[in-house]
Amino acid sequence: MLLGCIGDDFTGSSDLANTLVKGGMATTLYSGVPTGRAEEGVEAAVVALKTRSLPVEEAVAQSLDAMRWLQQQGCMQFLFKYCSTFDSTPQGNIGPVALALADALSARRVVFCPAFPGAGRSLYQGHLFVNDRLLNESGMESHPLTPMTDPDIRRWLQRQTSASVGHVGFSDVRGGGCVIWQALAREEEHGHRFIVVDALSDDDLYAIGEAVADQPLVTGGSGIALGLPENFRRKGLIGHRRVNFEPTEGPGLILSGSCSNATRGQVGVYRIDHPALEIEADALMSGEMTADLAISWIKEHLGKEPLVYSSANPDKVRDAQAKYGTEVIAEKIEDFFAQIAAAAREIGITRLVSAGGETSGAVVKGLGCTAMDVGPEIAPGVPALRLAGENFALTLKSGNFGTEDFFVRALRTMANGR
Ligand SMILES: Nc1ncnc2c1ncn2[C@@H]1O[C@H](COP(=O)(O)OP(=O)(O)O)[C@@H](O)[C@H]1O
Ligand SMILES: O=C(O)[C@@H](O)C(=O)COP(=O)(O)O
Repeated sequence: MLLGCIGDDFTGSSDLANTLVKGGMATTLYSGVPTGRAEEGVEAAVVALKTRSLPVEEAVAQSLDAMRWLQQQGCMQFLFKYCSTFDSTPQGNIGPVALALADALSARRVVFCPAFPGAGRSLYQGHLFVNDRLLNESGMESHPLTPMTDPDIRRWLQRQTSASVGHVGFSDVRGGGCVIWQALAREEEHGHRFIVVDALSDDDLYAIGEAVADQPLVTGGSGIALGLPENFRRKGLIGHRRVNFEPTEGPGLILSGSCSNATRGQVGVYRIDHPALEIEADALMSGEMTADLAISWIKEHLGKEPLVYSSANPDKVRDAQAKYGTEVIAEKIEDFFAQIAAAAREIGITRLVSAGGETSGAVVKGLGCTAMDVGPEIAPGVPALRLAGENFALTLKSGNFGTEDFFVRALRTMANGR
C-alpha cells in the first residue's frame, strides 16, 4: 500500500476514492479503521471516519488510529481529506487533526487545499468560493452542524490551531510544480507549518500534487489527490488500473438527511414521480414516526424506488435545533436512518442511495459493512460503490453534489454500471 488516506466523513471519503480510482490507483474504501491486514494489491486505502462533528479529542484519537493502521500496511504518504467547503467549527476538527497527524509523521510543512474545481469550489487569495459565491454566501453559512461564516480559510484555520498558518497564492501556483515547491519552502522558512494553497483549476491541483510528492502529509478536498497517482507512477510503483464494477439490479431506496441546497432541490424533483416520506423532527421526537413505521412504508412501496427524507430548509432546521438541541436532533435523525439501512437488506433492497455526509456515516454503520469497491462516477465526486463480496450497491452523495436528477442517475448507474 502506497497512499494512506483518512477521510473525516463518508461521502467525502467516497469522493476521494473516486478521484484515486480515476487516477488509476487500485483503491479500497474502508468503513472505519479495519482490523487485520488489507487484502493484496491495494495501492491506496481510504479509511472513512465520521469525525467531522465529533469532539476534538475523539476526532484526533480516531484519526491517529487510522494513520497507524495505514502505516502498518506500508503507506509512504498520508492524506487527510476534509470537505471542499472546509466544514468545521472555530474549534476544529481540521486544525487539531492535521496537527496531530503532522506531529506523528514529523511533517514540517503541511499543505491545506480544499479546492475542487470540478464541483465549483475554488480557492483564490486564501478565500474559498462555491461557484461565483464566497463560501459564507453559498448556503454553507446555514449548515446544521458546521455553519461556515468566514470565507478566509487562512483565518478560519488559524482559529483552530497553534501552528502558524501561511499562504501560497495564485501568482505562485500558476508557475507550476517547481515554483510551488519553492513557495512552500519559503513559507516554511518564515515559520509557517500549515500552508493554505490557492487553486482555481484541475491543472493547478496537478501542479500542487507534483510539488508535494516528497511530503509525508497532505490535506485537502478530493482535488488535492488529483496529482498524487502520477508521483507514484513516475517512480514505477503503480501501473494503470481500470474500474472494475459489477452492476446490481433489484429494489432501490433513497435516504436523505442532507439539508444542503443541492439535496433539497434533488428531493423536490424526485418526489414529483416517486413515493416520498418526509420525516419531521417533531414526529420523530414525539414517537409519532419511528424507524419501524418507515420500514413498513418502504415495504409497501418496494420496487417503486421510494424516498425517505428529513431534508428541510434552514428555518425548519433552526426551529428543530432550538427546540430539541442541535446534537440531540442530529443524533435522533442519524439513528433513524441507521436503523432503516440495517433493515434495508433484510427487506430485499439491493441499491441504496444516501444523501449527506453525517447521514451516510450513519447509513454505512447501519449496513455494517467494512470495505467497499469503487465503481463508475455518477456525478463529479460521487462514485457508485459495491459492498465488497456482496450483491449490494451503494451511493454516498455529498450534500451539495449532483444535478437535480441525481437520484435517478445514481439508481441507473448502479443497475447498469455506466
Ligand atoms: N429536519 C432536520 N432538522 C434538523 N436537523 C436535521 C434535519 N434533517 C437532517 N438533520 C441533520 O443535519 C445533518 C446534515 O448533515 P449531513 O448528513 O452531513 O448533510 P450534508 O452532507 O448536507 O452536510 C445531519 O446530522 C442530520 O441528522
Ligand atoms: O469535499 C467535498 O465537498 C465532499 O467530498 C465532502 O466531504 C462533502 O461532505 P458533505 O457535504 O457533508 O456530504
